[in-house]
Amino acid sequence: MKKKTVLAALGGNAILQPKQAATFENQMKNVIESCKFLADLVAKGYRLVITHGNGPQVGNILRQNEEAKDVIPPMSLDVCSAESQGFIGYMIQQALRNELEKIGLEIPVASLVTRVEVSIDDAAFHDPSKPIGGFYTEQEAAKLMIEKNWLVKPDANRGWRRVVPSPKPVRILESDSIMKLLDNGHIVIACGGGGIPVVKDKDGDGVYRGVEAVIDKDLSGCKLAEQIGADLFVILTDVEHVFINYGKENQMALQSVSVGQLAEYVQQGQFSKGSMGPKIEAAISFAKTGGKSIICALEKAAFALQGKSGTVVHSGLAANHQPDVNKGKLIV
Ligand SMILES: Nc1ncnc2c1ncn2[C@@H]1O[C@H](COP(=O)(O)OP(=O)(O)O)[C@@H](O)[C@H]1O
Ligand SMILES: NC(=O)OP(=O)(O)O
Repeated sequence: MKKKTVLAALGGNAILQPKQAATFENQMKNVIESCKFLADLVAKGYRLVITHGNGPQVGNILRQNEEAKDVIPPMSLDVCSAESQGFIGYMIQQALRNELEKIGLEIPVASLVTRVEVSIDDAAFHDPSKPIGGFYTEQEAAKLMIEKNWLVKPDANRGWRRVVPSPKPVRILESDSIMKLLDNGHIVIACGGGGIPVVKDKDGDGVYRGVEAVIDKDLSGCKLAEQIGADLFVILTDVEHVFINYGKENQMALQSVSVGQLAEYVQQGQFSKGSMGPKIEAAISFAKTGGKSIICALEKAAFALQGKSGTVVHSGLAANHQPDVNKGKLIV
């Protein structure tokens, strides 16, 4: 039987938690923990493509460039994104390979620098919304806005953060190479940090050029899942389920939900814009192409694939669709 392909999107907490110092050691420690769960998926027989966030890292790399500008020419944000793909890809590659070897699996793991086409006409270029770098208090934020000319906004009640434009992904440019690596038995880390945003020059000679933005990794992950024909898109985060009335007394975990139902919850404003919102948007978009997604806690990933945890988002089109949850039956 052909192995099923899982596209796993690693949330920010899997690499660096908001209150941790952004040292290499802290990040590597978190990645090693995360890779135990990813290795488990591979041991269960899935073909695996991994994507990951880069918000804290790309913000820090950009700031390093800006602070050192009098000594070394600073790099633009697209170059910083490429650097963050190499940095985080290296950590995952190292940790996952070590975990796999521990359980006797000799599977190559490759990170691919990935470009993602966006539209230069995307309204997001005029309304920066993607938080990057560290967290600040309101007072610190006000100072940074004046001293460094940053745009700083509140980030989902977790503090204030610098924001940059976040256009929608249109096309993953390296998807053929990703497929070839997968077909040759590799685990592939791709589209890290949502991918390096590039646009095709309409007026010039039609070549691609990088643009200063950071794409949402869940939205790019969904596009990648579509382009490589993944059987399942798994969004790994720090909550076990998607909830309605989240954080309130009457909160309720969703176990299996159709796109139609989810769209109603979106209308009701159930999902915060900067956190659960993009995950829901990505899951809806993948379901509209016939794909199935799971949003679940990283440490419950293997359970979620057995229908014992997480929230399954499905198209709702199959007449006999049964919620697969809590039956121990494989989701794909
Ligand atoms: N309706 C909801 N159900 C579950 N979590 C929600 C909901 N609305 C907002 N959240 C928040 O979304 C967070 C996950 O998003 P985020 O922190 O951006 O994830 P990651 O960094 O893992 O990609 C959860 O920790 C939770 O606080
Ligand atoms: N690029 C991106 O979505 O990163 P975070 O998940 O870290 O915000």
